[in-house]
Amino acid sequence: MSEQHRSQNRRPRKGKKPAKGGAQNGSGPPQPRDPARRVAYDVLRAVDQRDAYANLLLPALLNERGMSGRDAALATELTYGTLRLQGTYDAVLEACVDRTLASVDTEVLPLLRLGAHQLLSTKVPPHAAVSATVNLARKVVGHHRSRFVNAVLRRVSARNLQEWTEIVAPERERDPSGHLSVVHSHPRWIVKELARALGERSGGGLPGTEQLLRAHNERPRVTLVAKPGRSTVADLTASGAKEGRYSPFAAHLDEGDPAALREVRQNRAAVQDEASQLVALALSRVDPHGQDDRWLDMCAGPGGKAGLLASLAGRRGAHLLAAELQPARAGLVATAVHRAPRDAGRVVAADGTAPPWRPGVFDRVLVDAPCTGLGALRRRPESRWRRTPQSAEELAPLQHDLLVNAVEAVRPGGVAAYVTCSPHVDETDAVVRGVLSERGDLTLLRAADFLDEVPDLAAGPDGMYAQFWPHVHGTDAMFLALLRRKEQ
Ligand SMILES: C[S@@+](CC[C@H](N)C(=O)[O-])C[C@H]1O[C@@H](n2cnc3c(N)ncnc32)[C@H](O)[C@@H]1O
Repeated sequence: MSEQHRSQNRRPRKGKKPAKGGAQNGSGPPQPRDPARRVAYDVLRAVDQRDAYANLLLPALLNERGMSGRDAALATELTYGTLRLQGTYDAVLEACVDRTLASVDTEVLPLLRLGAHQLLSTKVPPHAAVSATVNLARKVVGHHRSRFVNAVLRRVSARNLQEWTEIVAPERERDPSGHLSVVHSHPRWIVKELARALGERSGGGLPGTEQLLRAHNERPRVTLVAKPGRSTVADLTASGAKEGRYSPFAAHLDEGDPAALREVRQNRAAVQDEASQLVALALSRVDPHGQDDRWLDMCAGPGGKAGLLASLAGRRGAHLLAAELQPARAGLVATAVHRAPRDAGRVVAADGTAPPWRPGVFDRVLVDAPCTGLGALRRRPESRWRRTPQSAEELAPLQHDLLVNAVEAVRPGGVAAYVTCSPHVDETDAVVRGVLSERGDLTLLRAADFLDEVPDLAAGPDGMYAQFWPHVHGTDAMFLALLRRKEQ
């Protein structure tokens, strides 16, 4: 990182003066002189102003502007680094502007955050961080406002990150959630919900919660799934990946573009978090007490789990029906299940709460419900600022209805898996408990028993659920409950 930054800030060698207004490489439109910071700024602004997704927009802009190698790596670090610690930087900036941060122009705020990130979390020399950001400001918001950026960043540069957080964060003893919220850049309500999901109370200082928040701010490795019957982990490791931690199908890439791997390009492997693989695997491991032909994935888009389930089903001679509400996403599912062994996957665009299939006919059903995504904050750093304390409450009725329809779809003796990529108790235990309390025909299975290879998974009342954690397992915080429909 430091080398990358330094090279960015190195003066051009004598005789290699860049063209005025941007470096030219002979053809094509002029490039900005500092393309990495410009891309980072454009993404941060779009995330803020039009709710863009950084993980979609950043690669698109890098591609559009023909950026790769060092510039692309720097742009990526600046974008994600700024988004991850945005809450901390905002608290610092609040102390450095002579008005409220909310009243700062929306074009200017991303520049302040980008500058704060370079000053407080990278090895870019402070004068270079300020001058590069002010140069960018001059281009994108004009001379007048660039002077404001200069003044604020000079104040920020007077202290390091630790010195700032000691000033701007509430004391930990007095207000543990408030302290962790500022130091680790999460909205306070999310800190509280994560602490609740971990079973921690403020009085204990929230040590586990702090580890989790820290893990959310680390760059996650790219995890791949070798689709069973189509490729193996050995194929992926031969292409430079490292074997996964728990899943028999997982491999990690420390860096680089997954699409560079032949197996990924050929759809024989895909990007998929290890916990996602393992919850699908757990469902496939339950004894369905009888026939094992018909599997259903009720919320399949974009198709990560469906891709794996179709392969697992195909190898056993079973079939998977993958349903997804949104037709465009159903198209992605079709790609994910394409060429599963024995052509085991079928896709339908359908509403799981008003299903077109007959009830009681499936041996295994997965419902990977729409949720707040609080378990995937490592990979979607901006989403923590988008969700509200009401988000989980708003999703609860849909989650309930989907789970009811999932268990209705299962035949007696068969099994349903309820999965969320969120550990929020209102989306996990509360939903499962609600459905169990309404019906007498379900037995909750001990989910962690089906994933013996993963330590410290059992969670919830009597340890009946499985809960993955980024700081414990290095995965997303995925939740799994397994419910068997009772035989008469
Ligand atoms: C958490 S995502 C599923 C992720 C997917 N299982 C995977 O591994 O790639 C939830 C999906 O449910 C879909 N969905 C939302 N409401 C639905 C409904 N009523 N019926 C079916 N699918 C629905 C969403 O469009 C979204 O694609």
